[in-house]
This record gives sequence, structure tokens and C-alpha cells, in this order.
Amino acid sequence: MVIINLSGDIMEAIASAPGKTILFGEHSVVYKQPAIATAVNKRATISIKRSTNGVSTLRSDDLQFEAELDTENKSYNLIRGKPGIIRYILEALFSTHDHSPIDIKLSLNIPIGSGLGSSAAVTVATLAALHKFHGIKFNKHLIAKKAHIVERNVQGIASPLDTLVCTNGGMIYLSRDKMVSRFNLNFKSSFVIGYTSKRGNTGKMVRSVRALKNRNPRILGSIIKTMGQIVDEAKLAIISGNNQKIAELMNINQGLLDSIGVNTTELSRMVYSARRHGALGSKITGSGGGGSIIAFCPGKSNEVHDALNKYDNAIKIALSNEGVNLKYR
Ligand SMILES: Nc1ncnc2c1ncn2[C@@H]1O[C@H](COP(=O)(O)OP(=O)(O)OP(=O)(O)O)[C@@H](O)[C@H]1O
Ligand SMILES: C[C@@](O)(CCO)CC(=O)[O-]
Ligand SMILES: [Mg+2]
Repeated sequence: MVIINLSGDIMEAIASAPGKTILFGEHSVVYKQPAIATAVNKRATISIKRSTNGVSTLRSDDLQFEAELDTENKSYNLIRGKPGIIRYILEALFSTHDHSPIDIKLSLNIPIGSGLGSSAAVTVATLAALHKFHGIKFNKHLIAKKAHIVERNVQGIASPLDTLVCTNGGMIYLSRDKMVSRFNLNFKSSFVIGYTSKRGNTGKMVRSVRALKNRNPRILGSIIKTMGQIVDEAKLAIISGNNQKIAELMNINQGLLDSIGVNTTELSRMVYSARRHGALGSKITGSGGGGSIIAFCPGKSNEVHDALNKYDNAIKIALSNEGVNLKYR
């Protein structure tokens, strides 16, 4: 959405982008293996307005934070709340903004640090709103490319997976040579996300896997290659609608994620509780080390949701075909 004044200057630009969940391939995708991920019906919305007091500000009522921004030096003065996600917004501003004073408002209904791509969704929405604010033609390819660079600069290492899904929407297969193909299907909402109150931190988890791989290059190399083979098998199972095979591959993938050190007691508790209550398959989704699991539970979503909610948090998610767009969530 865009608001302009009588002389045609853009006074406010708004954009939103979906969160995501990874079905297969987290962490191995960082090492050029394929992955399958889908956008979900939770979104980040960014509004950018010209500032009236000469200072750039960022506010989020959902995250209860407020800060003054120095976009030229990528620095901020935190007035209240926790900073984390501010770094992605500052990095996006630095890549595109002319540093004129603006007021930015972030609305977020994606649980943050929960493996549901809050950082990628916020980055993509910020870039889309900035492009609109500066009269740059809406171009998903350019937004996804810049958003990946932002995540990589903030985290030190990142695959393009999260930002591609948040930009394009739908369920995608990212190939070894970074080509994106979309699954033309509509999974009924057979997925439940369980997330712990212990947040993950993608940058930290990706660096810990890299350190493990540097200490055990051959072993990690074969584990990562096997993760890639799981993704290719899962692509065939999804296309043929073979739920048993999809679930079996999720459970194998979970075992390998455990072997590379990104599992936790809380995530394990949710993985096995989901299976006990009817999930065919369940695994960590996203970076791990906290955050979320995804449970595939056709016909049993309510039972699994209620079981996970007993000790942790659970949300039933619907997969979403809607990517980044210039309107409210
Ligand atoms: N309450 C909060 N307020 C502001 N920033 C936060 C808050 N909680 C976490 N953060 C920051 O938000 C960012 C979350 O990004 P991160 O990539 O770690 O998680 P995610 O994108 O939700 O999950 P994933 O990348 O695994 O899909 C981190 O930089 C973290 O420090
Ligand atoms: C863990 C990881 O594979 C996914 C995080 O959502 C990191 C990345 O792909 O950048
Ligand atoms: Mg992230």
C-alpha cells in the first residue's frame, strides 16, 4: 500500500512477507544441498513513513521495542525492548535507503527465533517497503537477492532458502544449483508447529555446525550429502502424495539433525510427543538449538496440537501461496 501527498511524494509505503517452515534440508542447504520449504500463514508487515522530527525511528508493538536508528552507521539507540531483529532492518536500510529520516513500524505475528523465518520475513518486507518508498519497481527476484545478502551479512553465513520462500510464497524445492521449482499442490493443513520458549539463533547454530564439520570433514560431508539425498526422495514422495514416505524421511532427517548437534531436550520432547499423539513424522524445522519442530499429522492435527501445548507452545499452520506483497498482512 502506498500513501502519497498532493505533490506526488510517497509519504508511506507498506509491505508484508510470510514466515516459512522448512520441511527438509535445513543446515545441509548451507552446503549446496537441496531443500524443501514452504511459506506459512504468519506474516511480518513493515510500514515506512517520512519522519516529522528529523530522526529515524523503529517501533514494534508486537515485540515491544523502540529504537532511534542511525542508518548511515548501521547503529541504533535502543529505547526499550531487545535489539536482535533490528540488525536485519538496519542492514536492509543500509543496502537501499538514502538515509533520509523515516519512521518504521514492524508488526509481526510470526513467533520470533522460532524457526519460522521471522528474520527472513522481516528482511524481505523491509526491502519491499523500501523499494516502494523510493519508487523502485516491485521485483521479487531483486528483493530475494538483496534479502539473502542481508541475512548473510547479519548472520555471517546463510543460504538463500529462507529469503526465497518468504519472497515467493508457496512450497519450493531449492536445487543444488540454487534453481527454484514450485510444487503445484495444496497440502491440507496437516502440519503443526511446536515451539519452545527457548529461542534459537540461526547464526549461532549455523556457525556451530560449520565448526563441527571443520573438525570432522569426512563424516559431516557424508551426513550432509545424505541429507541432500533425503530431500530428493522427499520431492518424489510429495509429488506422488505418499504420506508414509514423507513422514519416514522426516524422521530420518531428524536423526541426522540430532547427529550434527542442533537438537535439544525440549525439541526432542516435542518430536516424540508429536509421534505418540498421532504424527506420522516430526523433525526440527529451521536452525534448531531451540525454536521449533514441525509435525506432519494428517487427520490428527488437533491431537498433536493439544499434546504439544501441554509443555510447550503449538500452532497449527496453513501453508501459504502468498509471498511478499505491498499490503497489510
Ligand atoms: N524479542 C525480540 N525482539 C527483537 N529481536 C529479537 C527478539 N527475540 C529474538 N530476536 C532476534 O530476532 C532474530 C531472529 O532471527 P533467527 O534467524 O535467529 O530466527 P528465525 O528467523 O525466527 O528462525 P529461523 O531462521 O531458524 O527460521 C535474531 O537476531 C534474534 O536475536
Ligand atoms: C539453518 C538454515 O539452513 C535454515 C534456517 O532457517 C540456515 C540457512 O539456510 O541459512
Ligand atoms: Mg532466521
